[in-house]
Amino acid sequence: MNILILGYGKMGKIIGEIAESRGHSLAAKINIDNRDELNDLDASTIDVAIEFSQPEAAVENIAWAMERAIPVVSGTTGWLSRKTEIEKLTADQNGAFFYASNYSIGVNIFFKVNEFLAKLMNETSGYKATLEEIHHTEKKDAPSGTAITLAEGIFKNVEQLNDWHLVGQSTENEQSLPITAKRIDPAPGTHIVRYSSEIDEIEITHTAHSRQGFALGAVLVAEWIQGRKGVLSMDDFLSF
Ligand SMILES: NC(=O)C1=CN([C@@H]2O[C@H](COP(=O)(O)OP(=O)(O)OC[C@H]3O[C@@H](n4cnc5c(N)ncnc54)[C@H](OP(=O)(O)O)[C@@H]3O)[C@@H](O)[C@H]2O)C=CC1
Ligand SMILES: O=C(O)C1=N[C@H](C(=O)O)C[C@H](O)C1
Repeated sequence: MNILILGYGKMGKIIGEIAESRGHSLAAKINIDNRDELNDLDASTIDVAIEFSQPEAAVENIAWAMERAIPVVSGTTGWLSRKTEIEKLTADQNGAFFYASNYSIGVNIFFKVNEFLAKLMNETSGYKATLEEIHHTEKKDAPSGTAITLAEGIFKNVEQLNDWHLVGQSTENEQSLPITAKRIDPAPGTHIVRYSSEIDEIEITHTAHSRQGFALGAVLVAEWIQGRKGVLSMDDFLSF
């Protein structure tokens, strides 16, 4: 495959290395300071765009590729309030758009465990649910996209909860799940779901040891999306 990398930062670089090690070529590696290179590209030679940039840039990047009939695999977090615009564009263009807040297979297993645990906790009284995420200090958004996906998995299953708030930034209420966001270098990404009672505590944790799992997942999805259409997610890609 010939891959366009949109956002050549910490993630883009590892994605490029993994893609090349799997025999793919890189059409271009686009950052904020070399976006002009997009004008020189022949879009018909590009099989897929992998987009890991920043919240303010994601929609523009995705739209650029979608308008040129290039399938898009996006991992940028913090822009999802505009996801419906991209879903509409995907439908209008009869294109392919894949989004995941986390491409690591381990985290996607963790999402399932989170939902199962939430179902059990919904049947049990006396526990208070909280979330914690820990990332490196360069991270621009809080809470992480992964923490928001975990929160949504809890809302689906715990009747009492339907919203989240960042601890320290808004007041608590019974329906709102508190999320603590910590920024500590060099943490690639740690997520903790905790249920506490006076008697005990139940805690599940996913800790990424590096960015390899996120990057490999994105390349595997880029291979998988070839020939597919529509708005796609990890539920389409994974068999569990
Ligand atoms: N879904 C997942 O599995 C994962 C998602 N992420 C998300 O991916 C995103 C990127 O993370 P990370 O690589 O760590 O961040 P970095 O800041 O290291 O990289 C982002 C890159 O995007 C570039 N960029 C900024 N604006 C534009 C633009 N308009 N067009 C093209 N490139 C642009 C930046 O360029 P410059 O440096 O010049 O500003 C930078 O090189 C974040 O939103 C993060 O939350 C991260 C890990 C896993
Ligand atoms: O910015 C990061 O680094 C990460 N971002 C994603 C998120 O916001 O969930 C995924 C991973 O946790 C790393």
